[in-house]
Amino acid sequence: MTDDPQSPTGRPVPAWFTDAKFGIFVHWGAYSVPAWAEPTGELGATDPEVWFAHNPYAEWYWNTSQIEGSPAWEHHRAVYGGRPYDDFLDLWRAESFDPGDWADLFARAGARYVVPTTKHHDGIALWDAPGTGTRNTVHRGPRRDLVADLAGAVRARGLRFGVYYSGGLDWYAGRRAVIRHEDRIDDYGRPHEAAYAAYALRQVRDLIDRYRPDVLWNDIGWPDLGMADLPGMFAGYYAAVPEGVVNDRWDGAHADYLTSEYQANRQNETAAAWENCRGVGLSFGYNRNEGPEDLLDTAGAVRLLVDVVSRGGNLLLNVGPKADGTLPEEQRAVLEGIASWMTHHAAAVHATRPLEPGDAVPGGETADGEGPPWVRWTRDDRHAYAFVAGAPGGEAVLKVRPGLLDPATAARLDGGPVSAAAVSDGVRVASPWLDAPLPAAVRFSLASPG
Ligand SMILES: C[C@@H]1N[C@H](CN)[C@@H](O)[C@H](O)[C@@H]1O
Repeated sequence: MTDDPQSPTGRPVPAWFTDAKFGIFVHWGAYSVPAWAEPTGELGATDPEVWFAHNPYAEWYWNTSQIEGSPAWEHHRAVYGGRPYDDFLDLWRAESFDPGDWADLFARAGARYVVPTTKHHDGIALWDAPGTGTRNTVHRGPRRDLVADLAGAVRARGLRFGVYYSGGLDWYAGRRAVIRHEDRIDDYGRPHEAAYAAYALRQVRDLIDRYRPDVLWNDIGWPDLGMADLPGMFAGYYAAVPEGVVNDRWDGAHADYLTSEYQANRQNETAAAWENCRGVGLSFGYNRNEGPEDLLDTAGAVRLLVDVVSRGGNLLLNVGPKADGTLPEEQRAVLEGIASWMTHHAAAVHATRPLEPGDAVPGGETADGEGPPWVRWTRDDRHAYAFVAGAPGGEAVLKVRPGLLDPATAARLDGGPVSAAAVSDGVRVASPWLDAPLPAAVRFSLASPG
């Protein structure tokens, strides 16, 4: 990267983050035992009136299964006899958890950072968190410090390690009110008591002290009575982790970068530094009810990654491990597919940036960007990369600003044949690889590097 974007609060965003382009989110918890939700749809594209009673997020099982008459409520009574949610902590064994295997796969897939849940809304900590007594995975269930285990494996492979923390909801230490509608989340759901604010602050500070996380990924905001603590906490964080980055879900207190989630908060995707997060499927926690129709396939995941990167963002793609610690085969297959694709195209993704406005038309013959063919662009200091998919007959005319590309240098497609010829409004490219659903990156030299 030659120009580090300024964050929304003016602090230069560390280059490692804006160069990373791709991270892996991991939602793993007691909710991974029932692993049950209705795959109703994507956040931001699903009727909020039905969202909570038919929540596709399996990690919301505690809440959803308490909404009388909801399918999750019926399921919990039919299968578990309405037993207490905390039984799932003791049923969570993680007996097949192999953090090295996860980290190997994430690294091969081209991810540069990994962000696991350390405490989700159910309040169950994946480390020996202060204030939790034995209600954590060190003393019950897995009987392991899962945060430390994954941090070690990820960092041993040169990836950065961040932590997800649910500051705004904690159905154990905070409020245990069932949330039935978005409008009620502040009234019923989010704890604002001073005791909880101190509890959450102590836990985030413990995460910083123990693991030096490269990303502080808070969710659902921060308790009102704890807002005054945040400037000092952030200062302590940056002193401990000078290249650390903080997301934007602290009720406006601070942000190094902005986030969107599935289709929600997409307006944030114009920031200097931003990140879209979503699951491989419709849930972050593993949902046994998801079928192929609910999941991204490899081409869909790669197109999402390339589209996000072409617009200057990072993709934080979530996997939801099963309770035993294995990654669901269908989710693993997507990461393996991305890994295979990255062997030819990583250079066109990592440490790139968008083309300047007007340098190229994203969508080939059609300006809406959806083709056919499907076209997206990235660039680095010396090259422009055209990602092309679905080009009929493997041919496409890429509309680019005259003078952008160096006509004297042949186009390249790593691992595959490609030909290119200048035409009146751009360049015509041809390769059998360009007709596939999976995008292929054609590399051009820039007429004016830099
Ligand atoms: C990354 C996601 N964030 C939402 C809140 N928008 C959470 O409610 C959800 O469970 C998941 O952690």
